[in-house]
Amino acid sequence: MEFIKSHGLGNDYIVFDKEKINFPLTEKNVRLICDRNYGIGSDGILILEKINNQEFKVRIFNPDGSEAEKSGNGIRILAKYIYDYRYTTEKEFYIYTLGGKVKVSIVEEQKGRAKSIEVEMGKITFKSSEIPVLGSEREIIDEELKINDETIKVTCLSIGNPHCVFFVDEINEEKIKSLGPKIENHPMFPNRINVQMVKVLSPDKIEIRIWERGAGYTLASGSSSCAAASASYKKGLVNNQVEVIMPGGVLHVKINPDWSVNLVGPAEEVFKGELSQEFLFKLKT
Ligand SMILES: N[C@@H](CCC[C@H](N)C(=O)O)C(=O)O
Repeated sequence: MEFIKSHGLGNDYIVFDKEKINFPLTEKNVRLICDRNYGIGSDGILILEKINNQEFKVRIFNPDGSEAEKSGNGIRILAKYIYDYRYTTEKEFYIYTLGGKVKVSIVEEQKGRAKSIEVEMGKITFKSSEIPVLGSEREIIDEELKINDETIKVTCLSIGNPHCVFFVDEINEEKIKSLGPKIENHPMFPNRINVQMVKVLSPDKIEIRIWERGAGYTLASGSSSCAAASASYKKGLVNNQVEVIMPGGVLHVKINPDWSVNLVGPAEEVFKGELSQEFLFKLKT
């Protein structure tokens, strides 16, 4: 059973071809495969399904076994896999996710392999029912959220998957690691939520830290970059083209007048592997 492992700025995913999978995709198996000690280890799993030369489908799993609607790094990684392994020779194609159809373009390649990929990630919504956030229908902009004894102001949105953004004067890694899980699992968010701490550096540049739903602290996140840039733009703090700085590197986000968002960044393959017979046996029993 073959797989590849790639990363987008340190946010790593294992890619399997649906046709070749010979074990059940249960929560237990996803957790085991993503486990960094007992499995391959990753921030998630991508399952590729080919529809035709221009259309593909992906299922995105978090390391806790839950299924995500969208992933910016995951989509770039998958697009690279599709292109590098010649599932298509097109440089532009579509990928269906649970969070909607996205268009990908290979914008830079090296020796026939994709290096930089642009993703039309879909439209942002700040509407509470579409994120979802409990309570009456409203846009969640700078709304107070009580976490134990602390109250923070949050801006929430969906780009297919849900995000909760809060702004700070100084980035604090310990704070995102302690607040992240509390916000992710806050009763206001029935589907849980991804969390971003944002420091605006200039009208074109923000720095963020990420706590991912179902994955925890990660070095980078594509959908989080789109969310953080869009929340900053909505609040009038940045222009519509933003460089998003994360511990793993930089992604470029463009917010269009209809609130559709483009994401550009790299993806890199690390290795190709094969599951051992004994590991496969574990996955089958
Ligand atoms: N790393 C991703 C986001 C993956 C999904 C997320 N954890 C969720 O549950 O929505 C990205 O690059 O966007």
